[in-house]
Amino acid sequence: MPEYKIAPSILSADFARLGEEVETVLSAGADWVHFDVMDNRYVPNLTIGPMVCQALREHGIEAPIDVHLMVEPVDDMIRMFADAGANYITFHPEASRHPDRSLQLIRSLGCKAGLALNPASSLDAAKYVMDKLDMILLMSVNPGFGGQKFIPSTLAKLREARRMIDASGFDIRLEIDGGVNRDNIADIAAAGADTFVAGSAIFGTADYAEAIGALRSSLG
Ligand SMILES: O=C(CO)[C@@H](O)[C@H](O)COP(=O)(O)O
Ligand SMILES: [Fe+2]
Repeated sequence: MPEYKIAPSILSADFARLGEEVETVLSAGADWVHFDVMDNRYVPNLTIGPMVCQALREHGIEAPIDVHLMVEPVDDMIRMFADAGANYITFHPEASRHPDRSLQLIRSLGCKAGLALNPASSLDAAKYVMDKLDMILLMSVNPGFGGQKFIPSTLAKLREARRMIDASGFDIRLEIDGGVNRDNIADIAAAGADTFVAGSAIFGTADYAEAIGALRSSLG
């Protein structure tokens, strides 16, 4: 069985109490912290930057921080988030003029490198950079907002991405992001995902441990 990781998206957390929210969700059994960065240019929303990532580290958060960049351009943000304590840094290929170079930049700064693909984007963007990838993130909603509905065609895309990863022989995680919940996570895992972002399905409930437990038990 793959080593599944559950990564709550802090986009749905209470930003007024962010440190406490992150502590609570990690004690409730989360593996990673999914950190959505939006610039009101690449996506029509604006969220948080490297200072908040650094503040979480200074607050004592030691879990892996999985930074999902929805910004353009990406290279300055990659440098700033690597400095701020990110572990994974994932960007959308169309937001970088030279995605291959941006992937190399992430690894050169000691972080794991990921490529994020929107629902309508082909897997081709990953095809020739498999050797430079630690993660492929498939968006199962259009980027910009939490709380949207999972787009079902992503299941076929996950199966195709899983085949590509297995055929490559590289150690690449396959992350799904958007609309993941206790009712669809088993199908998503069966299609090949091993890393699950969930925002509203966790932070939208009163009991994070129950929510994470339900996601995990659906994984079998
Ligand atoms: O990157 C994004 C949205 O752009 C995600 O990480 C969402 O924040 C996930 O939230 P839910 O769909 O699970 O509520
Ligand atoms: Fe995300």
